[in-house]
Amino acid sequence: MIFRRIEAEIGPGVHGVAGPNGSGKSTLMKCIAGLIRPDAGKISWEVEGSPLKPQQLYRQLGFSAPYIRMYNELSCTENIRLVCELSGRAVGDDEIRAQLSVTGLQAKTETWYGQLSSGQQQRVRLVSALIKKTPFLLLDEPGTNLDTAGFAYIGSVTAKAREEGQTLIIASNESRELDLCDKIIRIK
Ligand SMILES: Nc1ncnc2c1ncn2[C@@H]1O[C@H](COP(=O)(O)OP(=O)(O)OP(=O)(O)O)[C@@H](O)[C@H]1O
Repeated sequence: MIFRRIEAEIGPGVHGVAGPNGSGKSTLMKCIAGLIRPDAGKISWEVEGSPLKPQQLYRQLGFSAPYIRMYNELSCTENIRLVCELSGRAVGDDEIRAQLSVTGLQAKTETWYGQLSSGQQQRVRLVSALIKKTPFLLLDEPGTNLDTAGFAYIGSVTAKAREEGQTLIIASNESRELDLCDKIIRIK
């Protein structure tokens, strides 16, 4: 058993999940995203007062984490298009290129994902989670491998989430990421 006595109601705003290495931040994020089913307990989601079934969740959720894999031999645009199609949200290539440009990847939109640097790959993963404009957004260690300019993008994501009433959860043990959050859940 990794967790005991977790009880939380998380609404719109920017929330942090903090804790040392191995404390279970990523595991909790995967449980919240429905990628791991807890042995006991319940996680439920609501949009505008209506409960979501697990199969409906994927259309309402953006998820980014350093361990999410993308196809090395597809371009950035193709990878993001695929993620959008799989989650049932059609997004045009022009919009995908525009969002990649916001992160500074305007010259890399047609480059194979496998030919990008680790920080550039992290930017693509973030765009793939954000482009669907979902009410729920889970970002596991969003600042991984990002330089100052890349990290400023995370700041703009949190500001936008607050403005638009998104529910954003950031898991991290880095103060620069946790400082962006309004409330923090600490795992001991
Ligand atoms: N697939 C798995 N099977 C079994 N145990 C796992 C699995 N994934 C993680 N664990 C264990 O669960 C615990 C929590 O891991 P988790 O990755 O959630 O921690 P974390 O807080 O995100 O760590 P970090 O800060 O290093 O990213 C660790 O002890 C880890 O070894």
